[in-house]
Amino acid sequence: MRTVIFDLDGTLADTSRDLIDAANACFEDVGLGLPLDPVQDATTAFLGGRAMLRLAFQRLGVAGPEAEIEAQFPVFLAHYAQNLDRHTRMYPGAVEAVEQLRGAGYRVGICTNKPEALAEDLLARLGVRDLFGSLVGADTLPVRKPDPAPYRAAVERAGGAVPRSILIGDSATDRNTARAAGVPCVLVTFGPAAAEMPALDPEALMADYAELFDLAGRLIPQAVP
Ligand SMILES: O=C(O)COP(=O)(O)O
Ligand SMILES: [Mg+2]
Repeated sequence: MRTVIFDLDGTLADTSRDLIDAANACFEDVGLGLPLDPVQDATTAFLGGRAMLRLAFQRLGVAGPEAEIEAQFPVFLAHYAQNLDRHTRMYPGAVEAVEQLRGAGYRVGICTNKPEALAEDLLARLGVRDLFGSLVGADTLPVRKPDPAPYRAAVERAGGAVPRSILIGDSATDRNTARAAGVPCVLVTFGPAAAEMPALDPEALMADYAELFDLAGRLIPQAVP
């Protein structure tokens, strides 16, 4: 069974504004203003909560902030959990592309470094959870991307087999995950980190979801008769 696995943040959905607002809220709470810009810092948002907090502490001149980051991370998650879908939208054409793949018999799933419960909640709120046969998050297994184990779990839980699967993502983490799993990687170029994607040397770049069906057909090996 051919399978397409998707990253979530920056690949299926533009979550950047809600992520940045949640990170900023940690600092606003204690009178330190709003260190992150909702547009300029979108690339950092897609690298995850800790990356955003690290950038915010740097802007505030806090040196060596790792302990502060760990202390603020649960506060960030609590803010984010309350505001998952205020601005977040699926990227144009994503739902249609997934439906087209499903219609052609592909299995589809999600492998994200978001905590599983948050990802479940967000996908349900966006009305797309039922489109995906699997959802593996940062805490579903003891390891997260770029370890290949969550990717393999996402493929297998969707009913597929790793040798006939591909990963669609938006970051070096996704690229490294695909390489570790031995599968092709497609990196999207409609997001804020588009200029960085070619240097990651993916099997393909994708500027629009309308390209996905043909890419999947080309990159996933045909079944051996
Ligand atoms: O939250 C993160 O660290 C990134 O999430 P993603 O793996 O869905 O891009
Ligand atoms: Mg991502």
